[in-house]
Amino acid sequence: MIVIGLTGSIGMGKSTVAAMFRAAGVPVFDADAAVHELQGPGGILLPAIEAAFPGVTGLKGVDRIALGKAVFGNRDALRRLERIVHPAVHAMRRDFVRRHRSRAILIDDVPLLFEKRGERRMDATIVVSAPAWMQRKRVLARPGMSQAKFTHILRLQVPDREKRRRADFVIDTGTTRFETRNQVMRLLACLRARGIRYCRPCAKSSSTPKPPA
Ligand SMILES: CC(C)(COP(=O)(O)OP(=O)(O)OC[C@H]1O[C@@H](n2cnc3c(N)ncnc32)[C@H](O)[C@@H]1O)[C@@H](O)C(=O)NCCC(=O)NCCS
Ligand SMILES: Nc1ncnc2c1ncn2[C@@H]1O[C@H](COP(=O)(O)OP(=O)(O)OP(=O)(O)O)[C@@H](O)[C@H]1O
Repeated sequence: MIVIGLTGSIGMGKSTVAAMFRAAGVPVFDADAAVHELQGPGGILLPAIEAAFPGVTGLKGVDRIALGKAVFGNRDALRRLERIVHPAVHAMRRDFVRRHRSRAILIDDVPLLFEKRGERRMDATIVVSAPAWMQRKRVLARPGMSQAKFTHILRLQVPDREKRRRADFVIDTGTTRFETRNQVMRLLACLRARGIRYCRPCAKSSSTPKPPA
């Protein structure tokens, strides 16, 4: 079995690309979805989060906007939250890998793969990437997002250029979904037919459109 880490900075299209792998029949562990489950209604982390950040949980689970306000902008608070959340996510990941151990390829979709040195436990890594102007446009269109919050989150993340440098494979989302899906299918076909070592050289080029004038 090979486990491939899938990552990308905020708004780069990681969830969209993960869905493309899943639609192609590859099991995908979604760390973000795991966090949502752990923090959702009845989630097992609610008591610990409420104790550390009073007032941010309720019947619907964690109020993510309120918790985001408490941690984005305060590194100590963010570290405290990560110490609660990350071990539980790792346990869910281990369980997922165990359940799918008969499969040839697994995708591990991890937003903070390089930030938390998770690449060390992967057989290979994929970074999804788009031009910075497109990333900004996508992210600022989200409800509850502001330029200040976006800038802050970007500072917490390994820069896109560095992620691309470190990745084994880059998937370009600065193009049409059709072309992105083609990249996913080409990579998958190569991995299935030839294995990681022989697919690496073909995988780092990308062509993206220029920003609007
Ligand atoms: C603070 C929370 C509740 C805010 O939730 P919200 O739905 O508003 O934002 P979302 O989770 O979509 O994150 C927005 C962006 O911030 C990034 N981000 C989230 N947590 C972190 C972090 N600890 N460090 C750096 N970037 C982060 C995400 O990758 C994403 O690009 C949530 O992000 C959280 O619980 N974070 C801590 C757990 C964590 O580290 N999750 C990410 C990896 S599993
Ligand atoms: N070719 C493309 N490939 C992927 N996403 C695209 C493409 N074209 C447009 N998009 C859009 O870009 C946005 C990317 O959002 P997505 O949730 O996939 O990003 P993400 O990297 O998972 O974000 P975050 O890390 O903040 O959770 C979506 O609205 C998606 O529809």
